Amino acid sequence: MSEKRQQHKLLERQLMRLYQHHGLIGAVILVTVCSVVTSVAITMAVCWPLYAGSEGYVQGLAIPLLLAIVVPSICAPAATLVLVCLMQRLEEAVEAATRLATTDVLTGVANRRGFFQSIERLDIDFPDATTCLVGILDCDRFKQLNDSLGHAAGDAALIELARRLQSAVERHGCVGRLGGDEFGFVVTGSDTLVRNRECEIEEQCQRFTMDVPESKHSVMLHSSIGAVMQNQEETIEQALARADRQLYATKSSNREQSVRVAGRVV
Ligand SMILES: Nc1nc2c(ncn2[C@@H]2O[C@H](COP(=O)(O)OP(=O)(O)OP(=O)(O)O)[C@@H](O)[C@H]2O)c(=O)[nH]1
Repeated sequence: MSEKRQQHKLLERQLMRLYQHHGLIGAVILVTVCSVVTSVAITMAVCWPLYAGSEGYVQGLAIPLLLAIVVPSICAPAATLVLVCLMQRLEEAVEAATRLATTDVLTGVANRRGFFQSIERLDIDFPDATTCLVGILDCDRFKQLNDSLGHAAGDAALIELARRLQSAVERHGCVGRLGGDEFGFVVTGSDTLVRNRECEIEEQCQRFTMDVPESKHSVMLHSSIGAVMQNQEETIEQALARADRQLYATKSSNREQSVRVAGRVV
């Protein structure tokens, strides 16, 4: 994100906070005034006929009227504040639930749902982008890694792959785990930026060695990537389908490659 964009976001957030703060004060005043007026009106409607015409009706009305002003003046702001706090809690809970529903638990990147939601927001999040790279990345012979070194090693490999992909894409698009050992990514921005990120993704993710946790093994992982530049006349989903076809073409040619564990083919 450019510095200017970051400044805009910061300003936007500060304005929102200011608005929320003033909105809260406004709401408290409005609710209090409305409560007092309603309460006085009801008291007058009920008490006036009781005391009207009788001697000392002014003194008779004084206490109910005082209560009609004091009670809502204390209760209305308190009730409004409690209600606002509850609404904020609810908002936070909804946010947390949304985050859970759109995040992949293992790798921490977006899950399939989160990835497609981010794709829908790309035009809003990156209004100045001119180029869009859409891709799918799939680990080669991942089942073999699971079978030979165990599921925990497979999990560690997926976490590392997701971390590398996310760090290569940075904030210039979105990354998501589509399922199993398959990840989707979109990079958007200027032509040069997208080309640079594409090289970075290949460099970081196509082939890398990692230590297997709680084992003396290090493992070399290979991934196949299908990536295409989105055409003007196609949607991102259509570009993804094209990337998927390219991935399987690449995969076939990568079949020769093997996962190597400490120099030994597994
Ligand atoms: N460790 C681990 N394995 C997973 C997870 N999700 C899916 N898998 C495994 O990933 C493997 C994917 O297998 P395949 O789709 O055949 O992929 P592959 O072995 O890489 O085969 P190619 O893509 O053809 O090279 C399966 O064995 C799944 O059990 C997970 O969260 N953790």
